[in-house]
Amino acid sequence: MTAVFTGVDLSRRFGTLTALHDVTCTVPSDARIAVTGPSGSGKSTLLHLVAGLDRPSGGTVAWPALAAHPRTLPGRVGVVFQAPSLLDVLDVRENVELPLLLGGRGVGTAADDALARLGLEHLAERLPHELSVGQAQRVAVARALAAGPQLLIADEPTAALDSATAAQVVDVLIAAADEASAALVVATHDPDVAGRFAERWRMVGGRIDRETPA
Ligand SMILES: Nc1ncnc2c1ncn2[C@@H]1O[C@H](COP(=O)(O)OP(=O)(O)OP(=O)(O)O)[C@@H](O)[C@H]1O
Repeated sequence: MTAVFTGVDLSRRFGTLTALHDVTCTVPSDARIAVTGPSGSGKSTLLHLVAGLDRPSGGTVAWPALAAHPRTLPGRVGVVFQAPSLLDVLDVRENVELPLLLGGRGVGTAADDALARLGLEHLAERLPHELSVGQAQRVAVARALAAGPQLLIADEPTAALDSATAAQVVDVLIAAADEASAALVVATHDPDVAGRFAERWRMVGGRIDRETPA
């Protein structure tokens, strides 16, 4: 199966600090991977490289199954962050449409389809401050899905949520990845969330110490 991402000997330095050391990893196109590890171990740094949001200081990155140059990745890679990061002045539908518009793509029904997939169509005209934290995070998942990504990346998507809502958001991420046949990579501190994923990469000091075989 062609990988959606391959990284070989990746390092990332910030000034004198080396946040990632010689990481080699592959994300298969049907991946369900949890990235765990203590604060500061390099989870976000690695996810940003996988998402094409940042470039390595050393090593090589490629997205074989996406046949994409990093500049064209936004349509193929959906990203969910710790906070929903919705724009306050836009309603839910407009927030979900925004990446499509910024990417120069037609919107069509993509935003409404993504909202419907997450059971959020009734919230389409609400403003972000009218949502619960869990609803807002599900809208952020819909926004990540709207462009039909083949790789879905979530960086601590449940950190701000209680455990019941966190479980719901993980359900939604897994179901969305299943439905879109997308790879899913989730960074998390939460052992319950990590336990939902067959493959786990534990990061320690900027290196992957695999808990489960790749
Ligand atoms: N833009 C940056 N500039 C300087 N240092 C950075 C930057 N981004 C990350 N770092 C440092 O790199 C290291 C790894 O950070 P990273 O955010 O990847 O860890 P993490 O495992 O995701 O942590 P957390 O669980 O707290 O989110 C940390 O020491 C962090 O301070």
